[in-house]
Amino acid sequence: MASGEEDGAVEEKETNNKKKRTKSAIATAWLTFYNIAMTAGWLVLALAMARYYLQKGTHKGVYRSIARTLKFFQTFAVLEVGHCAIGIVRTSVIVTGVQVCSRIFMVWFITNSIRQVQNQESVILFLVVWTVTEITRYSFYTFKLLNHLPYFIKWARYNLFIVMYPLGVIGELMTIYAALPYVRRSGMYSLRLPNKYNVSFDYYYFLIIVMLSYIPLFPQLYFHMLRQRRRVLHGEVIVEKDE
Ligand SMILES: CCCCCCCCCCCCC[C@@H](O)CC(=O)SCCNC(=O)CCNC(=O)[C@H](O)C(C)(C)COP(=O)(O)OP(=O)(O)OC[C@H]1O[C@@H](n2cnc3c(N)ncnc32)[C@H](O)[C@@H]1OP(=O)(O)O
Repeated sequence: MASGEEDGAVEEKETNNKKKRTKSAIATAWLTFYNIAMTAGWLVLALAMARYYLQKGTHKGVYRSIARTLKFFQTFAVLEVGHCAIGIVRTSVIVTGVQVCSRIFMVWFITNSIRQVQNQESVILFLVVWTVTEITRYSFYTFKLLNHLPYFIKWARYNLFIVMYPLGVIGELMTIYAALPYVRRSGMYSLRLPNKYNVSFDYYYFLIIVMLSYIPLFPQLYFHMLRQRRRVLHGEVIVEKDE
């Protein structure tokens, strides 16, 4: 190769490396901001729930008192699907998508829409479980990005889920189950024939399908986390299938 061509190739490589470094610095700065904001959001939720319970002495009304903050921060988590899609975090879009969609569905289309379930104990169960999980998870990412990760946070991130995930699922499924009679009675979000679109949709049966979909989907999330646990805590090399 002539020396001029070699120089050109070296220069191009350097420019590309510089671009990559700038991109990764921007991504790291964004992720640090995002994770700090999410840790703070879930901490605010934890404190608000604890304060409400201590002041009123009942779980009734807890959901109403934190509904706006919960909707905001859980909806904000949609960005996580974007993070995977653009490749700034090494996670499957599908795994993250299923996790985020199921949470957003629970918040907006069950708990927020069906007032009658808001005071169920199962709502408190999944709220407490989500809160503990997310404070741990986002603080784990934050400390990791800052290169100051305390071992107990890493331990909590990759151990608590073993119990928290099933508990969260139980809370979510019990809440959807409790919603069924109200959905059937009210006919909410349903479309009956005849109508001008000539389509029918029954939210009641849709909810039953959602509940059944936990059977194939939840084990995939759980086993994904068990694989992550083995990789991070025990240093196993895991060859992930293309998810
Ligand atoms: C329309 C109707 C839809 C209905 C759908 C019905 C579906 C039903 C099934 C779903 C059941 C879900 C139930 C659920 O809601 C219940 C609960 O959540 S209960 C609470 C307990 N839950 C948990 O503990 C799990 C929490 N969830 C997660 O952890 C994530 O969502 C998950 C995607 C599962 C995590 O997987 P991930 O692959 O991201 O694991 P890691 O944390 O180890 O991360 C991998 C690497 O990526 C880096 N990373 C990821 N995110 C970030 C970030 N925000 N900032 C910086 N870095 C990030 C991470 O550091 C790892 O890096 P490295 O590879 O270097 O180690």
